[in-house]
Amino acid sequence: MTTTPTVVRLRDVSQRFVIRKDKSLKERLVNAARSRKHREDFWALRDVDLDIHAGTTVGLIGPNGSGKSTLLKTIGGILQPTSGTVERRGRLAALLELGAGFHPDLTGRENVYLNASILGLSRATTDRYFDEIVDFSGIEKFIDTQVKFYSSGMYVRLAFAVAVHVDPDVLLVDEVLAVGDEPFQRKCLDKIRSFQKDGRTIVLVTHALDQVVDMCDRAVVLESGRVVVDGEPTVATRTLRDDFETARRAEADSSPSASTAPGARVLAVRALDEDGQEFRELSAGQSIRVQVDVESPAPLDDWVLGIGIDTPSGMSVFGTNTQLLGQRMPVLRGRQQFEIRLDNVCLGPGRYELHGALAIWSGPELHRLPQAANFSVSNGGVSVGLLGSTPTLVR
Ligand SMILES: Nc1ncnc2c1ncn2[C@@H]1O[C@H](COP(=O)(O)OP(=O)(O)OP(=O)(O)O)[C@@H](O)[C@H]1O
Repeated sequence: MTTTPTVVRLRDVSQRFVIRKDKSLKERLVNAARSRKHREDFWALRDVDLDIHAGTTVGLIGPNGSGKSTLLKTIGGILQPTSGTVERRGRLAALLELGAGFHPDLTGRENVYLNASILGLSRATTDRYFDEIVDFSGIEKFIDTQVKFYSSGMYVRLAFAVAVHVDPDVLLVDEVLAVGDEPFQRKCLDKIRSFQKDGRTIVLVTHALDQVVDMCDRAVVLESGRVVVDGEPTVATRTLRDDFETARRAEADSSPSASTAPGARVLAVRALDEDGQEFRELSAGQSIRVQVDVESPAPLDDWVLGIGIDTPSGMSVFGTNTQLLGQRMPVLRGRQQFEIRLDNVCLGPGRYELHGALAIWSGPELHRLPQAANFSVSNGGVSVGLLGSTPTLVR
């Protein structure tokens, strides 16, 4: 349990938007006298309770349109909730979607001053930080250009530079960082890490799930405006990946190719050692015999068998399939067993999971069995990371 004070507290927060839709031509003809638009309520957030503790880094994740940016804006006070309460403490700086925060007709310089004053900085303090802000942004050549002529990357560079230089207690970052080039993204991540060391609070919206596992203390998964998981980043990203997988499978099931192979599926995956025994602990350089049971009620031609190794958060570490191996599989009828041998497996210490999959040659995946088997790798604590190796200090 975190015992640090709460800097943001949301209770029962819902956010409704009114969407105006153009009526169809038919509707317009039938109801000619009425307006051409009709209104529809849309709930972008529903009954959200959230406590964010000082000094923590929280990732907001979820599918497109699930309400992440809306939640971030509600936390930041840019949006007032339709119902519920939001309390915040301390100075809050937000880097939101492109276009928010800067005035297009003002120059970069004018926007820096305007933004800093909105965030509560005096002119004298901004004067003191100004060179550092411009230096961090790397766009000094354009600082006296109106921001409407900025590229998205230039815009984000300046916005991020302002946000991190106003000494915020809480930093809110929407996924806009992704539009910066790689060196700038790295610079931002370094800055975020130094903020974490300073004990500041960060709320991050992102689609980079591995980054969430890497950087966040906690992750909140939103789906259709509701919080579905709030907890350990590995658990949250796993849940989200599983939900993506379920959605993908439902889509594949309704695709025309699925009807050519109804019920084709992976039944089981086993990790065997060289003697054909199932194992739980892998030693460096060992081979793995991955045994897969598959089934197709109707004869299935031109199919591909795939296997993979993943981390518990669902990150893919290794994957192969019979198409990559250039091997055509025999027609699959009923239940059959296949084996793919992986030689010289060198994984870093940790837990790993195996999945099996069945696909159409150059076509969609028909079925995947995730987390079908698991094993762990230990190396006496001499290294960390996904790659397995035996390090030695030579001189
Ligand atoms: N001002 C608005 N008026 C009407 N609908 C809105 C408004 N802002 C957001 N929405 C709708 O609310 C839903 C949630 O949007 P939001 O931007 O919060 O999603 P998101 O999870 O950040 O998505 P993405 O991953 O695509 O950025 C979407 O369906 C969006 O169309």
